[in-house]
Order: sequence, then C-alpha cells, then structure tokens
Amino acid sequence: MPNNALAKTYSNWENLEKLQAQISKLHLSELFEQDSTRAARFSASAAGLDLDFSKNHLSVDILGELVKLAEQADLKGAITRIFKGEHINNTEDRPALHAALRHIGEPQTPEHKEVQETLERMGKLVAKVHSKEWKGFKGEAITDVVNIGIGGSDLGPRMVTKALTPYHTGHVNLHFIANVDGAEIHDLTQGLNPATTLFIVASKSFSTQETLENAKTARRWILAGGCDEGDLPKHFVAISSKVEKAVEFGIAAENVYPIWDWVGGRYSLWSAIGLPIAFAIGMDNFNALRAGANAMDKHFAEAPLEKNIPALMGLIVFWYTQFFDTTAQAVLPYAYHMQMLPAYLQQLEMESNGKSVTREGDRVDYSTGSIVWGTEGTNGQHSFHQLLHQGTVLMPIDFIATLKAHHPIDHQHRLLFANCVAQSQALLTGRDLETTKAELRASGTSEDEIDRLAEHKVHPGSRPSNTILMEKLSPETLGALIAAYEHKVYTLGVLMNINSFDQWGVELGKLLGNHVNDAIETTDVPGDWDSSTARLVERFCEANK
Ligand SMILES: O=P(O)(O)OC[C@H]1O[C@](O)(CO)[C@@H](O)[C@@H]1O
Repeated sequence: MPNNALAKTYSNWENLEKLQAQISKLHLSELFEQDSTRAARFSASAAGLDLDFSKNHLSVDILGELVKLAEQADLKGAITRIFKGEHINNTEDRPALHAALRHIGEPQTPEHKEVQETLERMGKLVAKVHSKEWKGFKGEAITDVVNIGIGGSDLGPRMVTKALTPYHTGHVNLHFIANVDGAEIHDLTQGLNPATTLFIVASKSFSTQETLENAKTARRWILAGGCDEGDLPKHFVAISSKVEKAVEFGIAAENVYPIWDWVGGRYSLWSAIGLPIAFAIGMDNFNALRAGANAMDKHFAEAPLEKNIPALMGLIVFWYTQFFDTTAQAVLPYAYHMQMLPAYLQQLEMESNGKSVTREGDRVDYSTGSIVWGTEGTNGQHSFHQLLHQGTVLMPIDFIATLKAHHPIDHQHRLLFANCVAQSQALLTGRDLETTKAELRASGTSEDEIDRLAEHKVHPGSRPSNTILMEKLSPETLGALIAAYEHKVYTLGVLMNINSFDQWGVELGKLLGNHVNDAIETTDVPGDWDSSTARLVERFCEANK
C-alpha cells in the first residue's frame, strides 16, 4: 500500500512496487539468461560516453514505469526550465544556469556575453603567465599557481586538473589549498618561492572563513618574502561574485574575475573558478572541456528519457533508493587520474540532494540524497570491495573505465580494464554454494575443509552496477561525464521534489563555529552550552594557556 508522499504523487507507484517484488525474486544472472540482447537493450551512448546499465535490477516493464513516473514529475519540462534560466532554485529565487557557462558560439543571452568576456580575460591572464610576461615582485616569471578555495571553489578545479594530467601544458605547477588547518598552507609554502608564486583566491561569496584565513596567511607569506604592499597585485588574483568584497580585501580590481549568482558553487568549474584548470591545460583544452559538457547538455535536453544518460542515471538511483531502501552509492573510476572524482561527486550530489523538505518546504517522509563514496580502481579492490561482494549492504555502483590509455604501458592498461569488468561481472554472477564446493573439490580440498570453508567462499552475486565507458579520458569526455552527473543530480531532485541548488544545512555549523571560536579566543565558555561542547573547549583552552 502506498504510504509516503511520493507514493501518493506518482500514480504508478503500486505497479513499481509489484515489479520490484517480482524482480527481487530473480538473480541478475537470470535476466541475462532470459535475454541475450540485454546489454544492447539497456545501454545508451552520447557525447563520447557509453552507459551500460544492463547489470541492474531492471526489466523493460520497470524502465517503462520509471519513465512514466518521470513524465508525471514533468522531468522534460524541468529540463526545459533549467536551460531557459527559470528560477528553479526557489529558496534563493535564482536560476541554475551552469549550462550557460559552456555555451559554444555566438552569445545568445546576456549571461553568455558575460561568460565570453570573462573567458577572454582568463585567456589573456593564462597567456601572460605561460609566456612568462607576468612577473613577480623580483621581476621573475611565475613558476607556481596556488588556488585558495574550498568546496565548489576547490573540488572541481582540483579534480579536473588531476584528471587531465596528460594534457598539462606550460611550465607552471598547480597547487590547491582548502583546509582552515594551517598545516596545509604551512607545508605547501615550505617548498615554494614567494617571488614566483601566484595565488588565486576563489570564493563565490568572498566570506568563507577557510579561504579568507588562508588568503591572509598567503599575503603575510608573500610580504615576509620581501614583497612591497604595492607589488601584491603581482601575486594575487581573485574569483568572486562579490567583486567589491575582493577589492576591499586588497585584491586589485583588474585582477578580480567574476562569477554570478546564477551559478551554484558546486556547478562552477566551467566559470572563472576553472582558472587553475586553464593554467594547467591551456585555454583550448579548457574550451574542449566546456564543449564536452555542452554536448551532454544537448543530449539531456533532446534525447528521449529511455535513452537519456543523465535521466537514466537519476532514475536508476531513484529506483534503488525508493524501492530497495539503499542509502549509498559507490563511484569507482578505473583511472588513476580520476582519483578525485568521488570526492567531487560527494559535494555535487550530497550538498545538492541532502535535504529533508520539499521544494514547498514540507517535511519529507521518504529518503532523499544518498551517500556517495568511492576511490579509484584497482585500489578499492584491496580495501572495501569485500563489503561490496559479500557484505549485507546493497548499493548501486558506477564503474568508469577508458578504452585507451595515455601512457605507453599497454599491458597494465589491459589489466586495469580487465579488473574493472571482472569486478562488475563478479558482483553480477557471484558464486553459489554448489560451484564453490565443486571448485574446492577440483583443487583437491578435503571434504572436512570444504564443510568448514564453503559458506565463507560463497558470493551471492546479483549486485547491481552501471559501467560508463569512454574511448579516452580527454577534456571532451571528462566534460561530458561531469555534466552527466550534474544532470543526474537534477533529475533526482525533480523526481524527489527537492531543490538541488541551495545548501542551508551548512550554515548552522558555520555560525556555531564562530561562537566556539569566540569562546576559545576569550576563554569564556557560555554557561548554557551542553556539557560535552563546554568540556572540549575547556580542554583546548587549558592546553593552549
Ligand atoms: O565559494 P565560496 O563562497 O567560498 O563557498 C565555498 C563552498 O562553501 C559552501 O557554501 C558550503 O559551505 C559551498 O556550497 C561552496 O561551494
């Protein structure tokens, strides 16, 4: 019986519940035995990506019902609304126009024009630094660029800069500082020369504690290195939607690059927030990244839902969250350079969809955003894959693999790919008790040993996964992949009727952080605090007397 608000909203919820009960009785392997064309039937391609979603608890009927559910949620209308710039971020009364950041060709809107002007300014800055025309306070060329930012002002540029290592160009080394922990900037600056270091202070709000404190420390470090106040503009640029705040902080106005309220921080790597990426890979490759995302935008806007990669990714996670009670999703890129992707996707998905009220502000009585986690293959296989294979937790998994490597060590790339495919195959097929016993017997194991060990060696299998394939990890395919995840997150938000573009939940911690810091600075702990918080602060004050 439907018992939550989603069940009441979607008229075919009961059909889906019945189908879930039926398919749960089948092992995933049986679905492949029943239909030799399953892989082709349950796959979709676009913008250089191929999504194989056949290893999921899905049937043609279930997919049809999920598409019907998406139609009831007016997903197609929601896609039109996001691209048109309607104020879909209703609590902040703003559009979420990140797709405008990767518009290609002549500007069609005022936003496109601002983006183009900013890209041109970014291009000039990158060219000046790459050509060594931009000099530090001693007249030497810049050798190191340090991005100071956190959350969306860090994770996207950091992830892409690492992912596109084979495309790095120019002589500049890129570094990233995010944490308020002074250890991070202290360690980094040990190995840098203030005379040849350029800092990017990236903060949409220009009021983020971590970023401002690190920027102040960086300024002190440059001045201590012998720079005059007047030469500071040679070492600092900023990116912000609050240009006046950046200038007030001491960044020269001509060194401030804008972003806009219509871009969410975690969706902003395509804007001037992507400056570190442009420094690392050059403007042509940065534009190729944008073009890849633009191709995915077009696919999301135009493809029918049953062949629409982001819509399918969202529908599949919705299916598991709502009908199988899953609470986590793993992302396993089999590409060393994509090692930051899970961390990036954590913010993208968990900050977007970790909500407890609907768009209208009503408390939800159903699950919303799930936990996103993972690491690059094959490292995870020797760590947490045990739980994926034999644990009691069910979760959807995205395997991501490339057909071709950038390096010449071909046999290792073949091994990497083989491991990726073998993991999803093992999760799918598993190994039952009879097979396990037969294998043990074949290897000469005694019957006593077989009795003792067989159950431990059984893999239940029937564990779902997607595999996303791309020819090569390039600016274009990475752009398409990130845009696919952005749109997947939006799809989930639409289906769950939540606003994926605000993040009010992070504010309380920031506020209390300031209160706790005041208590530490004044060594005065308010009497009405809970005893745990009070004791922890008192211990700190005592230790630092
Ligand atoms: O770019 P800013 O304004 O410094 O914000 C950094 C990050 O902090 C958050 O606001 C959360 O605290 C994120 O949404 C954002 O990406």
